[in-house]
Amino acid sequence: MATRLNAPHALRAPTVPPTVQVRGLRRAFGDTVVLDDLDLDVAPGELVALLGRSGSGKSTLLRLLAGLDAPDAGTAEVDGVTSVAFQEPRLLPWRRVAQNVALGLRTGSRRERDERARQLLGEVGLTEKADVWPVTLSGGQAQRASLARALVSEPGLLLLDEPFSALDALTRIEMHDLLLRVWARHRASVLLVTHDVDEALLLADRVIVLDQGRVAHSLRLDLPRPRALHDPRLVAHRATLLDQLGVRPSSATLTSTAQEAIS
Ligand SMILES: Nc1ncnc2c1ncn2[C@@H]1O[C@H](COP(=O)(O)OP(=O)(O)OP(=O)(O)O)[C@@H](O)[C@H]1O
Repeated sequence: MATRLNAPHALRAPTVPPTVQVRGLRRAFGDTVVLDDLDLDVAPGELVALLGRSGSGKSTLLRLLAGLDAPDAGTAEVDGVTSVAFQEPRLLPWRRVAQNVALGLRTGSRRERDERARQLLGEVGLTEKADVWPVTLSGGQAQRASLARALVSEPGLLLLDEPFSALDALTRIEMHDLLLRVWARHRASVLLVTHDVDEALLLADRVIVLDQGRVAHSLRLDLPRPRALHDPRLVAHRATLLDQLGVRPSSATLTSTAQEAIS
């Protein structure tokens, strides 16, 4: 039977301060205002998907939260350790897989770090690959290793920038399942940037649509996991999100249930 994964934050008191608190955030590059007076909270243990058209500022927001860039105005406060994983796994080719994962750790002896790295590789199903070179991994395996490296430091916040978009459809389904399992286990807050509306619907507690540097729409999904895309509630939410993104799908691209939900 499939495991039911529910949001860990649902168990916590509502008074717990947010893991991410963004207020009045502004970032411009020359005349291009990318983020404009943006406000955003992510609760402890919440999995938030960030959708938006290309160029809407998703990666810029992630970079600011990761401390890789500085805002022009406003604040982006993050409580606890932050880890980032990108679309491309960014493993160092001259280090073996376990050594790459251990790079996510700053404390402990070499042996302790190696043990912890192998433990995480076990969690993501890569025990057998600990001592190989990254170049020998498949795309999905490399992304698993990247996830292990992001998790090894037990971050309070995991920032994922389109981590599955380069993977084939079947591997992506496996990675969704893996992400939900490690998220439930580690209880980190997750901010997942994605172009894929269905990915957001399957995974997130909340979906945020970014448009012209602001939150254009925020959709809470109080639905148990695993979720099925043909669930009428998700079909209806899908239509809302596509509408918010300014996508007007032709009838050929919609399932019959989706058409029913929209009509
Ligand atoms: N360092 C930079 N210098 C100049 N312009 C930048 C810089 N970084 C981002 N931009 C611009 O900011 C805008 C938003 O970029 P960003 O990468 O945040 O968008 P995005 O929503 O992540 O896009 P995509 O979905 O295509 O990845 C774009 O117009 C981009 O050209």
